[in-house]
Amino acid sequence: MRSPTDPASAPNTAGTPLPSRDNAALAALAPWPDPQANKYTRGKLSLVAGAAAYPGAACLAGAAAERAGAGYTEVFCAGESLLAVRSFRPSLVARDWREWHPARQEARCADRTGACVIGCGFDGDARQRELVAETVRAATGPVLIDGGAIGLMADKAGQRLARERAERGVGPLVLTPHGGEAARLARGAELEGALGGPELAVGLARAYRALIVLKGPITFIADAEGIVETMGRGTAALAKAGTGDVLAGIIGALLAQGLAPRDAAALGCALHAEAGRAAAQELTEICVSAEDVIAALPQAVRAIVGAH
Ligand SMILES: NC(=O)C1=CN([C@@H]2O[C@H](COP(=O)(O)OP(=O)(O)OC[C@H]3O[C@@H](n4cnc5c(N)ncnc54)[C@H](O)[C@@H]3O)[C@@H](O)[C@H]2O)[C@@H](O)CC1
Ligand SMILES: Nc1ncnc2c1ncn2[C@@H]1O[C@H](COP(=O)(O)OP(=O)(O)O)[C@@H](O)[C@H]1O
Repeated sequence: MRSPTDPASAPNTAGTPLPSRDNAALAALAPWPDPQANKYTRGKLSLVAGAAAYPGAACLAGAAAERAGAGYTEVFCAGESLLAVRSFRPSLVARDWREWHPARQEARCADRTGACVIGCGFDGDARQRELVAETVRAATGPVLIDGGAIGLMADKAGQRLARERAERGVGPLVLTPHGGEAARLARGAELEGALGGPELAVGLARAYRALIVLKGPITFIADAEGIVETMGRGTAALAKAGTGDVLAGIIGALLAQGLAPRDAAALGCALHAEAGRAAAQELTEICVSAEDVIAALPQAVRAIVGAH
């Protein structure tokens, strides 16, 4: 069922922010598993994340993806990060990122849904630059770029990669910058003027031909057609290291389960914000950390999507 606040049924408002979707519209998107489901049919998420300096980002995004319903979450990380990922959460399938070959990977599971999240815990070395370029070029399913991989896209070469991918018409590209990363993307694409908020999100969406999730106290979700949704139900409790990695894992899991990019972003941001609020309710806005947001995801699912 579509509600009047579901932008999917709204006219193209070209840059005028639309309000957040209501819970009824979001609930209609929930990826409840089919009774006949197996772990592969529920969506496989390939998470390319966790440089030696930042294994925690891979752990957080991977755990959040599992909580958000991905049936199989495979983490491709630096060799030095493997032990941290495996010890943090044994259900994550951890591999060295030298084994990440997006084209080969997808050929093995052409009959299944899936998505790739790349960049949580990247710090921008040459190997990571190659991983990002290869993924944008070769992955045919949805690709979400987050964290340090955003900086690696923030130049003319990155912009060209993104636009060529859009022209090929393969899986969609989603970028989830915070304010600092968005400024880098804007400089890289030589966007004119001091854009902010919704205008910046639309400008980036058009420049990179991608869905942009511009994160902050209010998050703007914009596509290249100029449709912008706002998401303002979060809490300052979320202003803590690692909560962006959690959001990337949630949206990636929803993409892997077959949601369209704008739907995955809208539901993902709403669940993330609601989980932050639920955690703050229990722990105070001061004490919440990214792990607590993951732990509160079941409460957020119940609050927004309801029981099944
Ligand atoms: N436990 C972990 O392993 C963690 C790893 N992380 C990873 O660390 C890497 C670097 O990410 P960072 O964001 O720390 O560093 P970045 O260097 O990408 O961005 C931080 C810079 O951007 C500026 N900035 C401007 N607006 C901002 C905004 N709205 N929010 C945040 N910063 C803003 C800051 O002042 C700062 O100079 C990423 O790959 C990320 O995924 C972080 O997510 C934190 C947790
Ligand atoms: N003051 C705030 N109010 C609501 N949400 C916030 C606030 N500050 C940050 N957030 C949310 O927290 C997350 C932070 O993401 P990010 O900066 O990428 O963190 P990290 O890189 O440490 O993982 C985003 O989803 C953002 O919308």
